[in-house]
Amino acid sequence: MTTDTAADQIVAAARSLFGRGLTHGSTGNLSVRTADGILITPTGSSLGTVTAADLSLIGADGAHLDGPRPSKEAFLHAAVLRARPGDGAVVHTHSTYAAAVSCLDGLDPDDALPPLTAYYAMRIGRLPLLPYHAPGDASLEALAEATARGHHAMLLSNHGPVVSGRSLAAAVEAVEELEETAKLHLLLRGSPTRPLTAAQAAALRPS
Ligand SMILES: O=C(O)[C@@H](O)C(=O)COP(=O)(O)O
Ligand SMILES: [Zn+2]
Repeated sequence: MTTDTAADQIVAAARSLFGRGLTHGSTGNLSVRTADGILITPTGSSLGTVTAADLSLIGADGAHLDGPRPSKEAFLHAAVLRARPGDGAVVHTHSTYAAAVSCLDGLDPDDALPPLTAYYAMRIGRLPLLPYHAPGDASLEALAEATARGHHAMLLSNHGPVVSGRSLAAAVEAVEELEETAKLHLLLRGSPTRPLTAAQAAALRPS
């Protein structure tokens, strides 16, 4: 993909996420793999106002190549894209319900949300929970890369989701599904629930 196309996609997705309240303030970051490297949102920018000219280019190793200073999570985006050569984009948000789930005690570190619906099982599958690290702490890199080899979505403890997709549209769609399922999960807390069985979920899970 060319840098121009990737930039247009990032700006459109950023506006869409911000406009619907899936990011706020200067939280969240987006990246797309291009012919030249990985195009990523700059650090400290609002996804509501970021422009194509503001975007930053990093290498596959996460090193800054061009443009303004990249997101402090550039290392995480690069790690996920190295682990998943079939994926072309990564989305990180602090979307409210997913972030709320990431703060719950007693989560299953292998799968932080139950497969409440078939659509969630299809779009997310399992959701590993990564231990708390401060934002931008590159010591998370190796674990994130290893986890991403088997999962396209993960939840950062006390933080939010990181989701990749074949395209930016697919990654955004998966983040939306994760957010809605986190909301369902919190709405249902305290009510007897009947998630999909392990076999039903496994039959639908993405690779
Ligand atoms: O939570 C954080 O600080 C980051 O993970 C984040 O969401 C925004 O950081 P930048 O992309 O560096 O602005
Ligand atoms: Zn963040």
